[in-house]
Amino acid sequence: ELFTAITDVEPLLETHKRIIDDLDDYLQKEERRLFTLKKHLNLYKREHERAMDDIPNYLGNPINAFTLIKRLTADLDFIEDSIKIGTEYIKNVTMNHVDVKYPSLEDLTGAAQALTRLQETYYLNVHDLAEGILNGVSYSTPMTASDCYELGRTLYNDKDYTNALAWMKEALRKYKDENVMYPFTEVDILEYIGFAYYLNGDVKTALEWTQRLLSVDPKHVRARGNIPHYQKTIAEQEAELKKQQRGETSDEPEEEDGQDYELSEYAKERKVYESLCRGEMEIPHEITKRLKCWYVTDTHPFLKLAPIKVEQMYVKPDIFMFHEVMTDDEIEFIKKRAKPRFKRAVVHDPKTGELTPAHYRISKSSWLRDEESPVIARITQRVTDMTGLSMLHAEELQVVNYGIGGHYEPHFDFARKRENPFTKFGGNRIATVLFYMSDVAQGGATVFTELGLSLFPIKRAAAFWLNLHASGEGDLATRHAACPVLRGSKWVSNKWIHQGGQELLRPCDLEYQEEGIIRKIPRPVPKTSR
Ligand SMILES: O=C(O)CCC(=O)C(=O)O
Ligand SMILES: [Fe+2]
Repeated sequence: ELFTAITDVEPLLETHKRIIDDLDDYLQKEERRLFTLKKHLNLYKREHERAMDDIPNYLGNPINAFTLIKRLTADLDFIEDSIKIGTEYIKNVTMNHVDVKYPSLEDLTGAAQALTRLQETYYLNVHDLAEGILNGVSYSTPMTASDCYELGRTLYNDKDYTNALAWMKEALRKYKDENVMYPFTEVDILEYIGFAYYLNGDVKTALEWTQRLLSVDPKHVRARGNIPHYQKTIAEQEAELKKQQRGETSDEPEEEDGQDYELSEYAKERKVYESLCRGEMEIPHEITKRLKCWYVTDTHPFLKLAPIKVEQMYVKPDIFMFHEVMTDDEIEFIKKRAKPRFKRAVVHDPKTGELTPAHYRISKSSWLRDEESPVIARITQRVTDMTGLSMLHAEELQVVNYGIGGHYEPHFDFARKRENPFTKFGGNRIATVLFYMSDVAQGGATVFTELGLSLFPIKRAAAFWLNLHASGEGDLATRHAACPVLRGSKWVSNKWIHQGGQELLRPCDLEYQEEGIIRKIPRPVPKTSR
């Protein structure tokens, strides 16, 4: 779970440094040892040449005779010991300190999944990524054949054969260029590629790659065993296809069931989500022409001197951005307080009623209470100044950090009926204030999938919207998500405000929402007596 936030990856740099020191020390010793061995080798070679030039003359010299014998006795012992020491060094370099953190194989899988998520969301090209290029500019050190191979292998083991294939092909290309000794060979890469094609259902291509493998290693046992199996499968598939073409198939066409429908709705939303993350969608002119900016000066006397800058980002539902509502000092204070209490973010599982980590929400978070510091209490007061809402039943401040690939898929902040309706907090979450505590170098937008709106994080600003209609019904148009972080680290904090305490500030209206349509219930018209 190390990969869920940048703060958790930081300690790995200490581990990394330890490995550097160990390896450095080992190599220095090794280099000295090898330097000495090489000197011996050169001496042996030189003396051998001289001897071969004129053997009787060479051996007729008693000094030469002596040194020859010495080279084959004492010197040889030294050389043998020196070689043995080499293996001892290797044994002594543990690289396995107990006082620093080591990532696990699960972490490797998590990091590979994050990379895949970024690649898919932001249309990253595997070849460019392998070269360390992002959108035409340098992004990282180019990856080696081994980097690509390990990534491919991790994805293969995670059953993501399509992405495994892309990385294995990069590994193959690089392997041929690099000419470095690796614990795997070209044949291993070819085997992964062949098998990944097979498991992806493309048996023909699997057969082609397996044949290519056999051209490199004709004795490869597994590959030779797979060939007849692939050929048989292809023949069967072709026969089945012919049967279908002749209309002999008895298979009923698959019926569309509810599950398929839900799946395609999910896929549609996903498309919108990803395109919003890439910043591709523009909000319609009817909306933009109604957007304004203004100053809030009347909710607190201080605001006369330092008004809050408000920018309207959307109309109906109204979404606002408040600018410069946290100071850098406050942000640093909050981060420092939140970090030691960070836990992997959990979501409410409606089936079991339990809080569990989920692949669709990857971040670390913790909660800060007003009572623990005047700084936190001041932020809560500011939320009232910004929104005019009561903090009587607001939740504590939730601080969130997303690492690379960290995200939160489309969701509502309010609880739907079948979920826990936050009764203990005085009603449902009427409003959200989302403070941005960092800029994000690339990615990490907050996006509204029903509105086509992307908010890119601006440090010290806060987004604000109401989650409920005036009737108290959840506003389905507020569905939103946090896009994966492509570069940098994203810090936000949430202040969720509940219905309790707002009765006089925001009177309920007789409207409700059903299937996304807002229906107004006409208020009884008071009889006017003139
Ligand atoms: O981080 C973001 O941009 C949005 C976070 C969010 O929607 C949430 O935590 O409920
Ligand atoms: Fe949210």
